Amino acid sequence: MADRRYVSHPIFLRELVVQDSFPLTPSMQRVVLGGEQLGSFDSNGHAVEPFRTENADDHVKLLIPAPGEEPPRPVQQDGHLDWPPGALERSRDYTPRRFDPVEGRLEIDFVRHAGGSAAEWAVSAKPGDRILVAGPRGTTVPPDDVDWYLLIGDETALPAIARWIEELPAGTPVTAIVSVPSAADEQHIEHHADLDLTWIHRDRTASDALPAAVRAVTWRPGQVYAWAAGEASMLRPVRRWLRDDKKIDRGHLDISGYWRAGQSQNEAAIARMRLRKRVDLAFPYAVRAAVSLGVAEQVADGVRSLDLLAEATGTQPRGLAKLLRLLAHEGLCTVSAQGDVALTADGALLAEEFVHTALDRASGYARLDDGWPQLLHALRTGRSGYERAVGRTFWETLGDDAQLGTSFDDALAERSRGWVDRIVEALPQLDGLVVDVGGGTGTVLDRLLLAAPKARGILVEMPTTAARARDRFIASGTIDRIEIRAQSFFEELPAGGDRYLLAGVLHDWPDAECVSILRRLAVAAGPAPIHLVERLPEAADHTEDLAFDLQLYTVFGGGARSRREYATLADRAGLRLTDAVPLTDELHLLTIRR
Ligand SMILES: C[S@@+](CC[C@H](N)C(=O)[O-])C[C@H]1O[C@@H](n2cnc3c(N)ncnc32)[C@H](O)[C@@H]1O
Repeated sequence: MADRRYVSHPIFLRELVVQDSFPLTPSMQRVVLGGEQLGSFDSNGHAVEPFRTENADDHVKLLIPAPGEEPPRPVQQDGHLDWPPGALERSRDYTPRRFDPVEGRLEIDFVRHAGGSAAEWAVSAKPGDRILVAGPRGTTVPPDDVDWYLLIGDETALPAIARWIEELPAGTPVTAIVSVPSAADEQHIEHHADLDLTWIHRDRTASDALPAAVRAVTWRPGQVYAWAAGEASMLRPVRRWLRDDKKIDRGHLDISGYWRAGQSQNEAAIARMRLRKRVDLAFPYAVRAAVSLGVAEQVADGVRSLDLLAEATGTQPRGLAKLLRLLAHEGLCTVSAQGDVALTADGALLAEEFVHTALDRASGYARLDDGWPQLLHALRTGRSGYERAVGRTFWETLGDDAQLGTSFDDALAERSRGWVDRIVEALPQLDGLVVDVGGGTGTVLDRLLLAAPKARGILVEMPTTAARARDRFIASGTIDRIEIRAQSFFEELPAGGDRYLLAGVLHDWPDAECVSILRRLAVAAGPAPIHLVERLPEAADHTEDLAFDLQLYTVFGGGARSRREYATLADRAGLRLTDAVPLTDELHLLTIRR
């Protein structure tokens, strides 16, 4: 075995009893725990095994009681715990410093720093106080080809380092570097190892003394196992040195940031949890699946039991049950003990039209999400991540599937309806010929022509969308003044227009394609103005704006561009950006000319 490995254990919850609490050094408080639950017992109908801890960097979770208030209590299940809301936030990880199963004695050392809820609890703990302890849920077993150990850390890592040194077989070569606040915080460690221990006293050394000491270590012969823990930013140069300079492979290197300067343990724990929750993909995918399957509609129609719901949605009951448990946990539905499903008010949203447009696999608009798995490709190349992920362009996807195409065109027409009147106001006394390039199903051109009875229009669009536009023009009576060119805007464009319009087109393309479209326009338009309708990035952009912008970049290599970026694109096409005026809160009308 030439790699460290993690071995999981069933996780058990015990209520332990404080036997003693005393300061070990100025920076460390030792709490001694005992009680019957260090042994085996029964909990919620499950057999709890005796406490065990096998390796020095094991940890347990302590549920820290606040004064006068017990933390929410996890419920023992078969080998795992159900954590009620708020319980994880109250838990802190600690190393079992020493465990004596015969004496029934578990020692835990707490760094005594001000403001830490665990430290405050430890310092004021009295014999007879009780605390809930979960785990260890597993243990990291070092590889068995190790010739010597290099252990590095600050006082938060000291319990593990001291335990390690104490427990290693006689004569094992160990080099340890421990940073503590001052000389008084050094600890006596009983051991039989071949130990080279350096203490760093932070009150008397430079802030980079620990990484400097690590770089100065006399390298011992043979295979090293390096373990480091403590403040995260202090460990960064240590990690770089051990990994990149000393070339220690992953299997022999274990580095964990236990805490972060400027952030309390509590804040750090909450920040970690928040990040984990934000990046987790399960819930976003689960909601999309539920919307695509029409789960909310079925439940609203009275299909309540799991089996009937599985039948109605064409799914496997076992999988559907898992999906519903997660949705229930996140507050979108409830599942009764009998397995009957009901929607919450939030869950009822899943049946609404706008949710289907955004999330249903049957909606073209929702397919924009298929670009995300190749965000990295888009970032590295500036090209479409969607094309890389799906194997064809987004527009090809829509062109090949009438349902996706129609739903996308409809969603877009809906969006354009929000600003189409602004463009009529921005381009008054319109007559002559308007050429709308990439004009979708004609929402904008139709509205312009209805407002300007003498104007005529040409719509340039891909064939399937162009056909849908024709229906609109027929219905509104503008068809006689409109010519539809079912063609790509990468081909020669109709010349002789009095104005050219590209609404929300350039944000769908990388720079090179934008320039190529603009060059064709320059030829066709001659002296006529070319109007772009686009969103410029703003300092006040909301999360949704920023997320959608990144999505457009991922899917198309496009996205919002600044006024300056549009000026550069125009320049590259031999044109000039002459004007940029706000059209709505979100959109600008930019004018480009020869
Ligand atoms: C974001 S939509 C904008 C539609 C319309 N201008 C609006 O604002 O509602 C972009 C349009 O470009 C069209 N499109 C994509 N590739 C095209 C191409 N090569 N030639 C012509 N149109 C294209 C799409 O079909 C789509 O309707």
